[in-house]
Amino acid sequence: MAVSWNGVRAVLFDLDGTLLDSAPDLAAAANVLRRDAGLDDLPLSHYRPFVGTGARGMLRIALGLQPDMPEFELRREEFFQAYEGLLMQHSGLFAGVPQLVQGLEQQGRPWGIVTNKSERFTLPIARREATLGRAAVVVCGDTTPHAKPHPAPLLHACERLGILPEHAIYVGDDERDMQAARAAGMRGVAADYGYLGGVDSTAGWNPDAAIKNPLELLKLLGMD
Ligand SMILES: O=C(O)COP(=O)(O)O
Ligand SMILES: [Mg+2]
Repeated sequence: MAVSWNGVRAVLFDLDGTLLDSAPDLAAAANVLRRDAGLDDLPLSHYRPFVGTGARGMLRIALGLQPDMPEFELRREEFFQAYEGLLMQHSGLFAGVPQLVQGLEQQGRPWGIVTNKSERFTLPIARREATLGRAAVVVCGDTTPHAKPHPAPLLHACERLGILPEHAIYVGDDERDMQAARAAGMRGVAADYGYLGGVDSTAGWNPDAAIKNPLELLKLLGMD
């Protein structure tokens, strides 16, 4: 049965790979650790598909580290410190994002951010990036006791907005985002232009829809 896009009162977005192209700064932070280890930089294309997996993915690509290795915690904190110094140096909104959120605002549909990125990074980014600062709600990986794919962050965002999950949609660029949406009882939209965790197609995630660029969401909602 075709999914209906009627009754969408609010739109929640993932951050990395959906609203914000943060890969350049995350890759640069990972390369700081490589240089400290006497290794050459890796190109952005090596890191980009795995940005959605946060520090874990970046440390695996940069240094071959796994979370159960003794060095992991120390290197992760070094990575966080390097990233904290970069945050919005080369990161920026994906093309069309400012127009997309403006379109939603003009229709009186509140929008928010639900990310697995921790508050330590997300809140300074939202303060520095004026468009992101207009989000009606920001829920980070450490705001609730569970991160995505658990539905808790999405349910928390709905509660803060005072809407039911069935009246919201979630847009994200990782399978985990579609799982979280489903578990929360929300419709899920795959951002095919994002990082995708190394897959070529999002079809296998069974999203309710997929968009090739941010502005396609307005078309989907019948607002272009
Ligand atoms: O930093 C992460 O773990 C990924 O962040 P995201 O949920 O905004 O894609
Ligand atoms: Mg993402």
